[in-house]
Amino acid sequence: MSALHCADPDLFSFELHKRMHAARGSQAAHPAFELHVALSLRRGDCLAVLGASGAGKTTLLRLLAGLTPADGGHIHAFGRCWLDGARSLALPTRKRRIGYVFQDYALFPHMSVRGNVRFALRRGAPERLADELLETVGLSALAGRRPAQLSGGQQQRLALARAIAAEPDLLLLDEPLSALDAGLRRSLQDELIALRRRYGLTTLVVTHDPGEAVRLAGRAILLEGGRIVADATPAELFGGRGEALTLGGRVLDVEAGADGPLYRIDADGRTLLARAADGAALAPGSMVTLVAERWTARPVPLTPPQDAAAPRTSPG
Ligand SMILES: Nc1ncnc2c1ncn2[C@@H]1O[C@H](COP(=O)(O)OP(=O)(O)OP(=O)(O)O)[C@@H](O)[C@H]1O
Repeated sequence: MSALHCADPDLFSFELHKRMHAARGSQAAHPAFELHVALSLRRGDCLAVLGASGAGKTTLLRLLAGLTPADGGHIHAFGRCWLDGARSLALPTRKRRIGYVFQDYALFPHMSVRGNVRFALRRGAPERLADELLETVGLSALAGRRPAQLSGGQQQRLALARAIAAEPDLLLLDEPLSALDAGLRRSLQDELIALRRRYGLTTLVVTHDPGEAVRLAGRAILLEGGRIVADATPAELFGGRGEALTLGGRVLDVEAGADGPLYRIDADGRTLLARAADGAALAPGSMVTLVAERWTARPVPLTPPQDAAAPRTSPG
């Protein structure tokens, strides 16, 4: 067995340590920031990564991507070893089979929209995959444009299509929809749910939006000072909801969501996407009552700080 092979082909698990010093090369006794995180996910899980500014969310994604070198730990990714600190093994980013969308999109400015996606295709992948992805994210008509000729929302769609074109084992999304207005955000969330379902993508998504975490992810962690202080479902994490509004509606159609069916509902002429609170199976045409809830501004940790040395597995 090669040193690059690790046991379970459906498991993504890691334990990462990183000390950040205020100045590059500084060896001060006390680092400005220290991250210590361990976690296990199953293939296809979607994990929301939450936490205040400076909690370590971007650092965690960069460590997983290999864009920031870890000081120690390991990453076992679907039967392969990306990082083994004990053996000084660290696969470079390009060999980790990740797709990532960071806040600045990092699109290639000199390439067309189609060129950006084609460039990301794996060797031997059919070129029509690029066109399929552009269609999925609604950019077919703009395929010949340059990124600079796209709106912010269109650039985010392109970044997403490009990340998925590489057929990644792991999708890393750092506030991928943050620059969008509520309507566009909703429709891109729908696209993301559909793309994750179609390609069976294991995903980590950094978000500050409780509703987005609930819609996209089956599990969420809350980071504080570089450590996991809560690990639960997003709905559990955002406790203290206050009931605000009740209205009637009718189910238009059903689609699969990250953790159960999502119902597209017509409510007084507005189309909403909702989940059945009691897990009931609803058919198109069913009449329903919608209860709108106001989320608390800050997530409430339900569990004591997790021992980072003891990763747990969740069906997520
Ligand atoms: N290159 C770096 N050198 C030194 N310290 C850094 C570096 N990058 C980040 N840090 C520090 O690491 C800590 C975590 O930063 P990180 O960007 O991961 O936070 P975050 O949770 O993503 O925050 P935000 O929500 O504001 O993006 C912060 O204290 C930050 O100042």
